[in-house]
Amino acid sequence: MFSLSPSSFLNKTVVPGCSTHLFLRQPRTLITPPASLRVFSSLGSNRDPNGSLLIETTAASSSSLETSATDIVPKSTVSGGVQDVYGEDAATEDMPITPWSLSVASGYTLLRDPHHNKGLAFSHRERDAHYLRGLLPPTVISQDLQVKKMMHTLRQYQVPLQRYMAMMDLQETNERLFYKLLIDHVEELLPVVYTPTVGEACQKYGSIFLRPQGLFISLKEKGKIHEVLRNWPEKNIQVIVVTDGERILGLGDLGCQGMGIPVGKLSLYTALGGVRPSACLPVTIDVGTNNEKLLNDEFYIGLRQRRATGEEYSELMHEFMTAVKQNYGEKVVIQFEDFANHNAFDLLAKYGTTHLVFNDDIQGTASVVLAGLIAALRFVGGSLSNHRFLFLGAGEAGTGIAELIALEISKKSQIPLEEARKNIWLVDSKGLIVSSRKESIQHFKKPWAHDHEPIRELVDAVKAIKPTVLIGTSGVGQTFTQDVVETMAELNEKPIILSLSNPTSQSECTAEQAYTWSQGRAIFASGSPFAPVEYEGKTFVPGQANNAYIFPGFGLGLIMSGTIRVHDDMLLAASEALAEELMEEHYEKGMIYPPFRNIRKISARIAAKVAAKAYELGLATRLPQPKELEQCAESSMYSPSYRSYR
Ligand SMILES: O=C([O-])CC(=O)C(=O)O
Ligand SMILES: [Mg+2]
Repeated sequence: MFSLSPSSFLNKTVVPGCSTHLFLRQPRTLITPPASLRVFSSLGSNRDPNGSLLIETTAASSSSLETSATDIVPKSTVSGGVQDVYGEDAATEDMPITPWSLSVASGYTLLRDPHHNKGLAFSHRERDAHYLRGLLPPTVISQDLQVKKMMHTLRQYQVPLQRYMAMMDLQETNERLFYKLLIDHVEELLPVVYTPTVGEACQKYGSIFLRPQGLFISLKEKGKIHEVLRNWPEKNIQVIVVTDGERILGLGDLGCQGMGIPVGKLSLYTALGGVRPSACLPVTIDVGTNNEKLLNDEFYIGLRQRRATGEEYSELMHEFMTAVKQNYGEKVVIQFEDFANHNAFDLLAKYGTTHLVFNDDIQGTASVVLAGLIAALRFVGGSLSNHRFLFLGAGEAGTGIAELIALEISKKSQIPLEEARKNIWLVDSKGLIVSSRKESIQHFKKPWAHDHEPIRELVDAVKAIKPTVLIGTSGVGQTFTQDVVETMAELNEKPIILSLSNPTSQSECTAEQAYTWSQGRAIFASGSPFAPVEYEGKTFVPGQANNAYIFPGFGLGLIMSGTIRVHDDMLLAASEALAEELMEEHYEKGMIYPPFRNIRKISARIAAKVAAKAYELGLATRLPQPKELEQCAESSMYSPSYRSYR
């Protein structure tokens, strides 16, 4: 069943100047019985499979999938379907449209509607009013007790994947309870719905897949993507996370099964950044996979062919990008996630000037790492320009972080970017990137090809470059060997070591290894979480240098200001906002990131700084600018508390 989003109306005080129509907030009131939106299909029945009456609209004809997109495009509005959500007003009489209709869910259907179901928390009055008598056992419990019960159940599962499946099941049966759980227990549940467990979930997605949680757009949908987007039940989309599954975390090509990533990222958009769930759209582009194991797996859910490349690939992506803008307008955030290097850089460059695009692996990871470094400097003193950086891994994350560090140094020290890059060195699978390799390396590595003799091994590069900061973005586990960490500890009193590859199995070293091999002197953070480590009577708490600190607040900042393009200065603003959240008490424990516990507050502050930068740059369209941006961000956040039904 599809639903409108009265469930996402918020009960918040209105902040003066904070435009509200985007977030559809309403004053506290009993809401209309949950309305459900259904496509009235031409199957000849006016009842859905659950027996609810479907109200027929006067809209013409059934699905227009057979009509090619090019027949439709020239006549459609390009301003996005934000007001004319079903495209009916814009359609001329000869154009086929989808007969969306509204009805009210009640009884059994209401219990099966994840957006409106409250399970045992339906009050007796609601049970009477909504035909629920007898469909539930007599007890009525609070949402808090439901949370307690669910946490108790989850903790019984020993296998992480079972917890993941239980959480997905909850998301599909009672969405508000899912988000309440995730928000109230963020530190415990992040590793379940996100890295590392989501990685395993993607690997096994074909077997655990129960209900589709996003849109699958494959080569078979070529020419029809505009119509396919309209099949998604929600119309007011604000954020899309899209992957083509070619580089899922550090696990490689998982094809169509990469869907777990957009789904997981978007649940963090809601839980950590407060974007309402109905405004989030997970998308997987399926152009095949080069993963032989998956191609031969009988449970694989994607196209069984090798990856389309070149024009075939770009045409599908272009059709998708065009259809998104056409359907949702200019202000929808499109977050690229886990594309392989070659496509990630090209897509960001190609669409950065026409769409509101953000690459989480290049830009989000860069922003979070820069934040950790700025935060660390607040306590150790000095500036970024005093440091020397060495990366293992010269892909999206490595070069993205390197470039943002150089940009910050260049701005702060007022030196040319070229000059700022000179203290930053990268090692890839062939060794140190040096000028003699310039002709043979990919374009995104070229700015880092400095003059030096070739070096093959990481440990030798550490000895030669003498970095103060070592950053792993290689996607390959256990590459920061004892030798490497010990050399860093010989060179530095407080070596900064970041093992960023995900999931845990791909981390360049573990927290325990970093602390032990550096005799407790390393400042360590990792992409996937590690538990605190005891070393010689002291407890070290490793930070999680993961883009989850940045993208939810960053996206919220873009949305609340109606920004139409991402600018690097917004990434710097986000880093600075996050760095300000680190307190001395955290740093004393070895952390360079604040705990995730306060992430909603942190996201609101990041959002406010990003929005302020967007206004300053003239890229914001939501005018006039609200006075209190942070308050505005907080007040527009989705609340997972149940609403009362009249
Ligand atoms: O998903 C994560 O945990 C971080 C990330 O973007 C990646 O590793 O690709
Ligand atoms: Mg990623």
